[in-house]
Amino acid sequence: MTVIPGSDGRNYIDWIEEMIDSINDGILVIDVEGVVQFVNKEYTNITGVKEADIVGQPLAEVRKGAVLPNALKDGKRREGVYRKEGEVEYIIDTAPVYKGEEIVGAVSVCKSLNEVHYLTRELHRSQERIARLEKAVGTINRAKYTFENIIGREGGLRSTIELAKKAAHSNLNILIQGESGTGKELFAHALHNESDRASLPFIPINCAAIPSSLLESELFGYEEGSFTSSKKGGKVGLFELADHGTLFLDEIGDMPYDLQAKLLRVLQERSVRKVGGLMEKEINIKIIAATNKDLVRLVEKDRFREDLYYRLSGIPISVPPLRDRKEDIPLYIDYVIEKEQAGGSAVRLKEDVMRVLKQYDWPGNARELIHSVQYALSMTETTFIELENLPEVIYHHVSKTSIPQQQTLKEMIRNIEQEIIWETIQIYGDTLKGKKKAADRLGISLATLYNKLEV
Ligand SMILES: Nc1ncnc2c1ncn2[C@@H]1O[C@H](COP(=O)(O)OP(=O)(O)OP(=O)(O)O)[C@@H](O)[C@H]1O
Repeated sequence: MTVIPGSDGRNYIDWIEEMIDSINDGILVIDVEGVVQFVNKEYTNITGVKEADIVGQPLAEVRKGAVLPNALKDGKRREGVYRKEGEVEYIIDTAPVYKGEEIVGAVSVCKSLNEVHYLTRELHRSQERIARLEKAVGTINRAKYTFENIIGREGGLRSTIELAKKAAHSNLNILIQGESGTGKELFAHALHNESDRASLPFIPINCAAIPSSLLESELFGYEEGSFTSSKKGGKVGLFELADHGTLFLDEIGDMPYDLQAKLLRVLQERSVRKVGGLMEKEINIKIIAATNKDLVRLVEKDRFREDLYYRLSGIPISVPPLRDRKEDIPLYIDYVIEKEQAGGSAVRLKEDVMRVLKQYDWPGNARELIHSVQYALSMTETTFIELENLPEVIYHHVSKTSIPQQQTLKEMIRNIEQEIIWETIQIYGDTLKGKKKAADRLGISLATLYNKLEV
C-alpha cells in the first residue's frame, strides 16, 4: 500500500483498508504510472467494476475516458466532474498525491448520482412540505380586513386612511392611537394587507389579555426544559412566527415595564433569543402597535419606557372618535342593516331615532354604534326602528338630555304615513311591481310613494 504514506505495520494497513472500505464514497488510487493500486468497496458498488478486473491494470485502458490520469500530468485537483458509463452516473473529485515535491500517484473520490438524485428528490419533497406548511401558517394568520372595510370618511378619517396607506408601504414601525372601538385593529389588518407583506403572516397579540408571566414566552418562545411547565420540544415565539410578516401588538400600553426593555432590544437588534436559549435568530418583521391609552402620559408617569415609545411611533396614526364625525353615522346604520337583513325586507329608522343617534356622544365609538343598531334590529317587530328599540343606555341618555322628544304634527303625520306605506309594501312585496300595487291600493302615485318614504 504505497498510497498510505507513513504506514508500515501490516495490521495498521488492514485497519486503514477497512476504514476506507466503510466510507460511503467510492475511492480509486493510481500510482505514478497510472496503474490502479486500490479501489474500495463503494467504488465497485457504484461502477459495477470488479476489484480483480481493475487493480493492477492501467486505468486509462480499463476505464476509457478516465480523468484521473490527468492529475498525474498537470498536478491539478478537479472537483465535481460528471461521468457516465452505461446506466451509471457519478460525480468525481480528483487530486494528485504528493510525497514531498514529487507526484507519487493520484486519488479520485466518486459519489453515485443515484444517491444524489435520491437526496435531491428528498430535498424537493421537504421543500414542498415546508412551502405547504408556510402557506397553511400564512392562511391561518391572514389579516382579514382592507381599507375598503373601513366605514366613514368624515372628521379627519379620510386623511387618517390616506396617511395609513402611505405608512403601509414604509418599513417604519407604526403606532395606532385612538379611543376604544374606533377601529384600530381594523386599521392594523388593513395596513398589513396594503403592504408588500400581505401574503405573509399577520400575527396579532393582545398584550392586555395575556398574563404578564406568560407574555414573554408567547413573544419570544422557549427552549425545551427552560422551566418546569415548558412543553416538550420548546415553543416557537410570535416574533419568529411573524418573520417576514407583521406583528400586531394590541394594547401595547399594558405591556409590563420589564418586558418593554426586552421588546426594545428586539426592535433595535432585529433579532430574538428564545427564553432559555443561547442562539440569536435574525428576524425581519414589521411592528404595528395600538393602544387606547395616552402613551405620553404613561411615559410621564414612568409606566411606559420613553425610548420604546419613540421606537414604536415611527409613523403615529391617530384614529378620530365617532363623536367628531357624526356625519358618518348613517353609513354604519346602512352597513349593519344590509348585513343583518340580507335578503330580507329593508328596515328603516324613524326620523327621531336618527336625530337621537346623532345627538349621542358614542363613548364606545363605532363598536357601540354597530352593536346598538344590531340590538335595535333584533328588538323591533316591525319594519321600523323606533326610539324604544334602542339600547337602554342610549334611550335613557336621550330622555335625560334636552333633545326635544315632542314631534311636530307634521313629523307625526309623516311617521304614520311612512308606517302605513311600509306595511302595505310588505303585503305586495318590496319590488317595483309591489310598490306600484301598494301605491294603487293607497290611492297615490308611485312618485308620491317614493317621496313620502324619503327619510
Ligand atoms: N371605521 C370602521 N368601519 C367599520 N367597522 C368598524 C370601524 N371602526 C370600528 N369598527 C368595528 O367596530 C369593532 C371594534 O373595532 P376595533 O376592534 O378595530 O376597535 P379598536 O379601536 O381596536 O378597539 P379597542 O381599543 O377596544 O381594542 C369591530 O367590530 C370593527 O369591525
